[in-house]
Amino acid sequence: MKNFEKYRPGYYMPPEPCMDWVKKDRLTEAPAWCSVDLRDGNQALITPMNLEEKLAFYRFLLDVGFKEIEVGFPAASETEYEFLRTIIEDHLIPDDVYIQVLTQSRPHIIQKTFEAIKGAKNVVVHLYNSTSFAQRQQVFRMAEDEIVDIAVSGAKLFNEYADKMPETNFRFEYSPESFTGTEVEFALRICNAVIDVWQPRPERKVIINLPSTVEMSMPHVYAQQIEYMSKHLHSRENVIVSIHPHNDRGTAVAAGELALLAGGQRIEGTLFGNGERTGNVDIVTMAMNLFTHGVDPKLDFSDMPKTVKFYEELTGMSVGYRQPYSGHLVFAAFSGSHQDAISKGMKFRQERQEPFWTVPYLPLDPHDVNREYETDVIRINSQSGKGGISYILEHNFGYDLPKEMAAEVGYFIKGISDHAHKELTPHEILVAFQHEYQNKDVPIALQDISWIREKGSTVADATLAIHNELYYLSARGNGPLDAVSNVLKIANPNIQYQFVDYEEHALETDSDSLASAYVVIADEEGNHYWGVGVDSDITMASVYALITAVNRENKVKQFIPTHETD
Ligand SMILES: CC(=O)SCCNC(=O)CCNC(=O)[C@H](O)C(C)(C)COP(=O)(O)OP(=O)(O)OC[C@H]1O[C@@H](n2cnc3c(N)ncnc32)[C@H](O)[C@@H]1OP(=O)(O)O
Ligand SMILES: CC(C)C(=O)C(=O)O
Ligand SMILES: [Mg+2]
Repeated sequence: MKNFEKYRPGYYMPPEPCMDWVKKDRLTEAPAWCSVDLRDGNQALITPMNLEEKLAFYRFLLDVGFKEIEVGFPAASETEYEFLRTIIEDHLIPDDVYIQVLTQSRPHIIQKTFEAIKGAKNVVVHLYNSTSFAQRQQVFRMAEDEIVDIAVSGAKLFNEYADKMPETNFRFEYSPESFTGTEVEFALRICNAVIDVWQPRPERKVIINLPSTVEMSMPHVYAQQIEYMSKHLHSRENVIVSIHPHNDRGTAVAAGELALLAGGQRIEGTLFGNGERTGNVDIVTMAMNLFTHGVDPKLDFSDMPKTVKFYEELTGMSVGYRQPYSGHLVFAAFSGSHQDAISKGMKFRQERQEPFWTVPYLPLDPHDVNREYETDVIRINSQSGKGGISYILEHNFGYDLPKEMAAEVGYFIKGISDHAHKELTPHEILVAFQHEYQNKDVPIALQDISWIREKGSTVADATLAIHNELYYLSARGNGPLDAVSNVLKIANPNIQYQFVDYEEHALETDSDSLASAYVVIADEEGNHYWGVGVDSDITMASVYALITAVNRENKVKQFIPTHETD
């Protein structure tokens, strides 16, 4: 690819090594979550949400369990302002929830922002200005001191407005926007200048939010930047270090997690990572990553399909098929070896009553997010194997195939998928399986049969239709199946086979109690032919299984009836 020389990394390392976070291997508790769906997510939509949509989304975020929600940029538009007034005047903000509003550091915008929040009980007012080298040079064309002045003058105005609104619990937040493109010492300087103006105390902590407004580095660089800031911020015990990752390099989640190890206490992000350009950090993934490490994420995504549907309807965006935890295909195993391991893992789990989830290839129990084993996990195409196909036949339809038969059925079914060049649904698998293996009555159909026990053996009187002609045959055997086998051999000397094996089990269906029998016979060359019989009577099931196996053998040999009786 041409033009790579045009680019170079745009981030800054902290002035000292900051690698304490490396020693930690995991997160042990949930951070404070702040949803910025209604602001950062909303400002990135092709059509930002209208009032009703924002209200619906807001209610949904409350249901998920967010205690801090950036509800908008009140100075941006009438809708944003109206939304705030509605949730305040209609008392839609629970007492334990902080709404958050964003403002540039410009007097008229700050004024409008404080007007918009009048009457609210708990509010985070969020001030930002750009601090990066590029923005100072190109956008603001200002020296560092002037950029610090923008932040400090805004911070002072915050104090003035807040003093006039004693009924509101304020928490102030400052973001050195474009932090990742800012020299870390300068970011520290400007944050400390704002902290000094706000004078945080235990009952009124300040949030310092360190955004990767544009993600510019590998996640470990961001972690070092955060650790440096966390170690050197003024009044650190009264400062909440907040992380706001974007996903330009596709590593927002990793960056967010490492930043939490490095001293971050709070995360700003969105559901499914909606947001500017490649999006904000995906809070669903971050929360579920904690969950699958056995940590309570304090957010509820137990109905993921509903969350996805809701999000897609309100934002007009779509959740990718492979989006972690939420995508349509994230539990799907098409490939044979994965299916085999999953179905064995599930069986192991059932047998052992395992307390911990350890099923191979599935980092999460689909049931924990309201997904189904039957439809979401084992999916059948030409990459599938006997384990998966047997799993579908067993879990969806109750067939417990003998091991040897499962191998043959596996190749048969995947062959159909291969030729049709498509995935097969469980129903299509059932139809193909039954059509090929179950109760086959061509060329031999059993029309009627009766048995009697006589002198220690069984005599079967059978009416067979062979190529649509009726035969009345009688034969003796050491049991019903053996007697029927002898009837078939009398019917035609071409019918030559060895009886190899037989299995049966009850077949659980919704309405009937049925039995399923499996018979395998071998021809002179040793080729095996399987047949399945299903009937409410177990003996009849075995007879149908045998006739099916014989009929399947005769698919490859021309069947010419030679013997008739009546
Ligand atoms: C990374 C982020 O997501 S930051 C949030 C971004 N979100 C949004 O911008 C959505 C909402 N914004 C808006 O609706 C509008 O931008 C408004 C209403 C806030 C302001 O509108 P306008 O004043 O018309 O335009 P605009 O935002 O382009 O203002 C640019 C001016 O503000 C200055 N400015 C931009 N951001 C800031 C800031 N945070 N603090 C102080 N000044 C700022 C610019 O330097 C520029 O100054 P200039 O007029 O001297 O050239
Ligand atoms: C307003 C700030 C925090 C922001 O959204 C960003 O820098 O990405
Ligand atoms: Mg952002």
